[in-house]
Amino acid sequence: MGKAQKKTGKGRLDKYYKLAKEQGYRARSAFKLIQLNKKYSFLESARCCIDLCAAPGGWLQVASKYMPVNSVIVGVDLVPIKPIPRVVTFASDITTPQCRNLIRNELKDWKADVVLHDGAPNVGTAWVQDAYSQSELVLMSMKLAAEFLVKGGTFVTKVFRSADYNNLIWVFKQLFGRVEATKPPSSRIVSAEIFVVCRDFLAPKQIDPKFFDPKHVFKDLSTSLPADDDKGTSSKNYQANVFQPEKKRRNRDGYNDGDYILFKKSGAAEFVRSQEPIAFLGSVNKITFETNEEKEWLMLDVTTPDVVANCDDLKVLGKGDFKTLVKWRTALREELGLEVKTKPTEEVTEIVEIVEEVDQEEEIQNELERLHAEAAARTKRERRRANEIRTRTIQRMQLQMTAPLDIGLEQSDAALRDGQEDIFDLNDATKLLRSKGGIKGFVNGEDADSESNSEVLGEDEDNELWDSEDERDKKVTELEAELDGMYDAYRDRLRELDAKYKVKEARKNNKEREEWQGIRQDDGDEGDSDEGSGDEGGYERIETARARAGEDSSSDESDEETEEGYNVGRLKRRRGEESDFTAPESKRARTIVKLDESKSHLSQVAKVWFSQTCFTGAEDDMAESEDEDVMDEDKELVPDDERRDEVDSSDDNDFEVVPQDDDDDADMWDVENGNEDGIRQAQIQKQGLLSAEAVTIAQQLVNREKTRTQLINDGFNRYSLNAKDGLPSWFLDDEEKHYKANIPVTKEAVAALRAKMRALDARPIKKIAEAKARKKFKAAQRLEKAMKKAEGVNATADMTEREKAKQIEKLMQKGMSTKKQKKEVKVVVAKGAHKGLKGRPKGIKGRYVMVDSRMKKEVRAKKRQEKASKKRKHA
Ligand SMILES: C[S@@+](CC[C@H](N)C(=O)[O-])C[C@H]1O[C@@H](n2cnc3c(N)ncnc32)[C@H](O)[C@@H]1O
Repeated sequence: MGKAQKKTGKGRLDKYYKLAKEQGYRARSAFKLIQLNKKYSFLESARCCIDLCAAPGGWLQVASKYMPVNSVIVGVDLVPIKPIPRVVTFASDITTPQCRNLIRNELKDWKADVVLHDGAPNVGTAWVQDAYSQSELVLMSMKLAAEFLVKGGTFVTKVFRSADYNNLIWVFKQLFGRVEATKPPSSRIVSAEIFVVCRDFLAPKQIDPKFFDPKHVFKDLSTSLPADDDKGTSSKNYQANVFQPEKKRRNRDGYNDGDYILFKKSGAAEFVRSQEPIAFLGSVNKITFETNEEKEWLMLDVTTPDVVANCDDLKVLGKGDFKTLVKWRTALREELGLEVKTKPTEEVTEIVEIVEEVDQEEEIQNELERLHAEAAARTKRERRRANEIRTRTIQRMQLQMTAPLDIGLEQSDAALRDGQEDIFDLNDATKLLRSKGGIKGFVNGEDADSESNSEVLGEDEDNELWDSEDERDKKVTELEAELDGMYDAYRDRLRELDAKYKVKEARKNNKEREEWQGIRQDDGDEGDSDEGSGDEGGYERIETARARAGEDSSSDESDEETEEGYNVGRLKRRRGEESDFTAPESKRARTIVKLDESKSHLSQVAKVWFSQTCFTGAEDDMAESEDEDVMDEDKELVPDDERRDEVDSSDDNDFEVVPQDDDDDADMWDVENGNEDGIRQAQIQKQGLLSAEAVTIAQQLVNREKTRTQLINDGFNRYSLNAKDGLPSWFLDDEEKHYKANIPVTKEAVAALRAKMRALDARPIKKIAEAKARKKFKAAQRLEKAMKKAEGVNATADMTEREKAKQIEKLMQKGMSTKKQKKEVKVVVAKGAHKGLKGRPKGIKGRYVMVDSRMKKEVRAKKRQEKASKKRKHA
């Protein structure tokens, strides 16, 4: 089939395709017959129809729909057609006598009113061949039509626009009174098909068999090259192929006769010697170098690799490539003496010079533009980077991860242009820091005018300062402590802002955070350091951490000790153990800040508010009263001597020390892990296994897929023996989250866990559970009351046993019944005897309510009417 555009892709599923689907037609082609019939109305009056090449049966469906009931419809195709009601189908080749016989058997001595033919040969070969076999098929269908059509009958056929078209039309006109070619709207424009409707079959008594012989009908068909008159148009087309290679050209008039092959190759010699090189380039697909002469040309300088590559596939070339080929042809022709240069050499040289000048200027211009573009891009990049840094810093500040001092250290404003001084130059800051002996000095502002000092101090002196190992370690320790402080402050802040985080922390059942507040208290001795810390975004905390690190480092001269002290301090802080801060030496104590607990419910803003001096007294009172409460509660739990200690400490510090067991290994991580294990165990006992990994392991144990020993062995992996000493808390927190063994989980485990969660979800919500509990409680109360009453009845002396039993039964029934006895309210309509009554109507006992005889709506409507009439009167 001739296809300028493939029917695949977007165009395939057009509106007719969708309509066909909607209306239950097997093929979109059904609409072609509908539209043809709309124009020529041949189906409505037909009683017998033969559809040649009918599969899948779209046209048959239309015929059966539009033709009168009880019509005879016969469909033939090479492929079987799925049954259609009222339609007879069979599979046969319409070009064979067997098909003719089948139709004859089916029709008996009937004649067809309409013969339809929508056949298309099974395509795939060259377009010209397709068109030819289509024409042949048309001729064959016409032969059948001539045999089976009734006089005056209609033959509808599809033909392709090709050289055979006119011959076919001529033949049709010999056999039919009226012949019209039409293209229904549903036929794709890109398709070369056209439908010919031949009406008024003449039914000649004898038809010359030559009419149906392709050799005769298409005998003009020449296998020679295109005719001369065609040559002009095709040559133009070929030229256009070169000048606008990107544009696809349609062959509306069909392809040239005899031009059978779509892929053409020609020798380079033909191109070089051709008088119409452009047309040549447009007509061939490939230029070959096969002869000896052509092979020699390949060796020439003018035949560049580009030229050779271009010759390989001309259909993919652009305009520039064609130019190269034409230039190459000219150069070759000059070399071969086929073409003589017309312009004098001097002139050419002159031109070349001019071209060079222009090129140089252009080059400079281009270079300048390139440099400009590069500079602009660089500036843009730098500005973007600066903005990013600024945004990040602001974000960090908002998260309270950055103390104002850090901004100065980090920021180097990339947006500043060359030569401009950056206030926060990192190098300057570092120098300044060094001169001040580290961040601590810088922050504390011990030496505000030390800029001059830094100038005075030479590089060597600086180095000397840093050379001291002790000093350096000290600084590192301080910095680390400071970072720890910042991290803790950040987490506090996070906890305060993020409810989920709070819940997570609570779930973890990890009390270290509260204890950490206790440390702050201890550490403080400063009284109200707590109030300020949160507001300053952890600044105080950082300061405290730094100070503590300073103390640690200063108290112990040796490096080892310093480190140890620092690490222990940090470990304790993490784990919330303050044995070295407030608790008695013999006892490891956990501090619970009572007043602060209440405060921790306040927002930071509220904390700032309450930190004002006017609240100090009130706060103390609150603390006292709260302490008393707590003391009352705890008196029962805590031994006397310990209580004394607590009272002492709480007097000073507003917190209570709850003693814990002695534990020499308090500082060891293992112990904490042990506690964690205990907590976890309790949690598992209470809630069951909560992770897919745990369920998998449990299942493996139960199914004896794994033994206990194997599990223990599995526990010793690369993640199990990591030293945690000396690592900052933020790092450990991160490790806890991400650095752990990846335990495989099974589908069954996940399913079991899901089922459990579903069961949990299915449980009633808290409110319902509460309501149920309330109900139960009330029922129990009622029963208790009834029992008491029954006891009273039983104790009464002036009642017979029988009366007592009756009474008790009644009482118990009342007490057991869950139904709430509603007091009945009688509705009394205020009409008749009850109209205008004041007080209880006669004969009504118990609770009652008087209602108006009219409905609310009626009363309102009445009022509305009255209002309207009043208005009318006023007007
Ligand atoms: C475009 S389809 C026809 C669609 C049909 N009018 C409809 O609406 O469903 C063309 C059909 O022609 C059939 N065909 C081609 N050559 C044939 C032949 N020699 N004999 C019978 N059928 C042929 C093909 O099998 C194909 O099903």
